[in-house]
Amino acid sequence: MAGASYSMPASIAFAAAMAGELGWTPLLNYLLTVTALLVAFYVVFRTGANLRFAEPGLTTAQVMAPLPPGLYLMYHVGSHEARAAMLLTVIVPLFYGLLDFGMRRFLGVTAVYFVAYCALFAVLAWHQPELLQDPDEWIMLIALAALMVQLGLIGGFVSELGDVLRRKNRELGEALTRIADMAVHDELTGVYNRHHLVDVLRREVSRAARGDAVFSVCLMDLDLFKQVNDRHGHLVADEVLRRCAHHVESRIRDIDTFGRYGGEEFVLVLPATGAPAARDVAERLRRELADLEFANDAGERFGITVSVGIAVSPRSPSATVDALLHEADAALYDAKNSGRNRVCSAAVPG
Ligand SMILES: Nc1nc2c(ncn2[C@@H]2O[C@H](COP(=O)(O)OP(=O)(O)OP(=O)(O)O)[C@@H](O)[C@H]2O)c(=O)[nH]1
Repeated sequence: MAGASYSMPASIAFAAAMAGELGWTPLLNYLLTVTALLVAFYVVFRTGANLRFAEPGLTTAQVMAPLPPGLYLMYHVGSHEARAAMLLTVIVPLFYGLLDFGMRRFLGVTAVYFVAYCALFAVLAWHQPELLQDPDEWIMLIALAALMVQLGLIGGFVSELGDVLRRKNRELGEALTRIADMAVHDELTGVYNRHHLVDVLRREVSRAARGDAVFSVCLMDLDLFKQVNDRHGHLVADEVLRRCAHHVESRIRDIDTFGRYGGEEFVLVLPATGAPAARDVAERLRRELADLEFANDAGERFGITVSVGIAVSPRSPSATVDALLHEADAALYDAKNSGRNRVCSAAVPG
């Protein structure tokens, strides 16, 4: 932005110097000043010092910085035609503020530009009182005032539009995050959903197929959950599901994945875990869940138990998620059939 803000006044100033309208010394001073400003902005951005400011893009500074050197050029230029041409280029940086500034700041910066030019005109008129008699000077001042008002209104409108766009963009970003979150989480319990579990299982199956590591799957099913619903009501049963899910989620490693597979059935994926360790984990969780205490609306206390079926991934390229879950399900079936509240493992693959 900064480079573009200086190149136009610089080229007009150069043309004015060639035409004898501007001395070479003011031109040189201008070029040195804007070079110093450009280097300063470059260093600030390059070193990341801009991040310490409330406005890291430094738009206000970048819009304001070309004004003093521009006024300096206009002060030294000979004819008011050349000054008018420079004035047009000096106000160009204002456009860079259109999208970044809010309405108030844009109007404020526009006002500063206008007041600065009025000050320049006053100084010029002090040294050359005949300027006050020159209708062209007044026309230029009035034209600038009208231009600034127009620019202020357009700028304010665009700024507001920018605000709306930024807000909509933020809302869209938040909505996307929510949707992405909903896509992988179970609505009732907040733990991962079946869709995500299957994704994780697919990843683990292909990793195990490459021979990287074995992993285990625990299929956990709340025992006699129909009775919980029938005796204590759907809402209390929902709360049981939530608490059990949160308990397990809080008691596993970061690398493990736990989620609700459906109904009262949960899946725990244990990467880099063989059958004995998976069994230990499942046993511990089974005991802890059996120790949880729940209460219905009448204050009656009750507990629940879970049955768990464990399957360990085979190191085989032909292994599939379905086959693994089928094994875990068969082990869970054994656990249910042998009295519930227990952990059963599928036969360990060779
Ligand atoms: N409150 C509530 N109940 C659910 C939900 N999902 C499934 N259930 C209930 O869970 C019960 C599962 O019952 P069954 O499949 O017969 O199994 P069970 O009673 O747990 O018996 P076993 O699995 O053999 O120990 C059914 O009554 C379902 O209505 C849910 O999101 N909320």
